[in-house]
Amino acid sequence: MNSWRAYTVWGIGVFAYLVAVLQRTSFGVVGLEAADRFHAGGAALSAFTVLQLVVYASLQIPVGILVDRFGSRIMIATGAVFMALGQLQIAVAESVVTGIIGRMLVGMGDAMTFVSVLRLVPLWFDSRKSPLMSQLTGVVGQLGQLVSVIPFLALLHATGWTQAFMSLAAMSVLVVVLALSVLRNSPAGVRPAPEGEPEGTLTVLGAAWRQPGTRLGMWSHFTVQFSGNVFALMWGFPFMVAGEGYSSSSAAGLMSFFVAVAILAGPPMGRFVARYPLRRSTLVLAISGLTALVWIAVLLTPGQAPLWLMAVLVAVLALGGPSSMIGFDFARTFNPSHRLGTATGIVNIGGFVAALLTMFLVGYLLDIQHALGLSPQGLYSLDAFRVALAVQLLVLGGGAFALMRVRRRVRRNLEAQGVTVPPLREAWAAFREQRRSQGSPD
Ligand SMILES: N[C@@H](Cc1c[nH]cn1)C(=O)NCC(=O)O
Repeated sequence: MNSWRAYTVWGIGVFAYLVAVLQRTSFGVVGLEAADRFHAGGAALSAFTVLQLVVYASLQIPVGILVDRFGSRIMIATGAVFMALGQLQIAVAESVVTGIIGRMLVGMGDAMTFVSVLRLVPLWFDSRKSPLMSQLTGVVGQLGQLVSVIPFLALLHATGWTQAFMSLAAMSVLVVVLALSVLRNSPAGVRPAPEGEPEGTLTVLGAAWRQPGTRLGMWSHFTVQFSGNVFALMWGFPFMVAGEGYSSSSAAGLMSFFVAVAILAGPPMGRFVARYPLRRSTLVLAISGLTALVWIAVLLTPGQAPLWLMAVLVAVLALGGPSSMIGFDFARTFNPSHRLGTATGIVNIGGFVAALLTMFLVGYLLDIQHALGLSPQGLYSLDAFRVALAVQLLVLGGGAFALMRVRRRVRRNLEAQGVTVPPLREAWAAFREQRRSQGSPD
């Protein structure tokens, strides 16, 4: 545990995840070139992203079950093979259908990566180190998005579409080689599964789902992550540029700020979770509440929202990524390691289903206002966006309600095991008292 070997294995896992995020986000940054190559309009282009995410989300539970059965090594390598095939397909595709098939292969491989990498953490690191290592996994992985925005885009402009996508395929081939040659599922002598007959698939799935801690993780992930995903993957750019009237370069600057905040917020969040495990859901609810408040402020601001307010919105949305890692921490602490892949898959569905649902609802509300003549200034007018994006408040409210319901169940179970979660006011008073006594000279 915590050895140099653990860091090597984790490093390769994290590299595999970074490459998966690079593959996932590579298409989003080449929108104009893709529109040209595939002769596609906005709806066809969004189908590339939506179908890729649908494949990703729908594979989470099967992948979780497979990871528990076959281990991380083989799943990471298989995921990388699918992503390499997908990017090769994109490299040569010239029609919307063949391009979408490529993106679906990428979504398939991507779906296999994160759950498998996260499963390595508790097997190679002890429970005090695990929250921080999980957060760092998320943080380092997000750098893949920066690789798409900067070097990948530069490569595409320098060498053209086919070469650039073939280079991405080569990155995944490198992951296959590293995973098969160096990565190991667990340290020698550590078995993730208990002795005896292995549990059947349905038993594992049923047990992971019945554990209220898994569902608490799923609703945490659902509530806190989707708004940032909707913004970064689909509606952020059109809202800022066509709705709010920002220039493309200001919008790109705000998007880079989004990635920077998501990366910087990870480690402190990991330390908070390690230190105050009984306050994990409170942090999720606080960030979700803040998200709702900032959206309300932006959507109610008459005319263009000032840059400082947009920056606050982007910063709060960016917190959604690292704080959604708390969902995986619930899966880790409430499930035995031989069910962790399945539980992680269940949790990971939450945020992506919420994001897909909201992406669709926002698009639908924009369309319907336009069709009914309610947005005379255009499909993407600011007033139309105000109504459409407000739907997020319903999704946030629904998620927070479900989270609080299942949290009551989790707390009852903890109580039965002798662990009482004190009310926040009492915990805060105890914390201040402790700080005071640490500060006093005696
Ligand atoms: N919460 C994200 C990852 C993350 C961490 N920090 C910022 N984002 C997540 O759910 N990831 C799943 C995946 O496949 O990327």
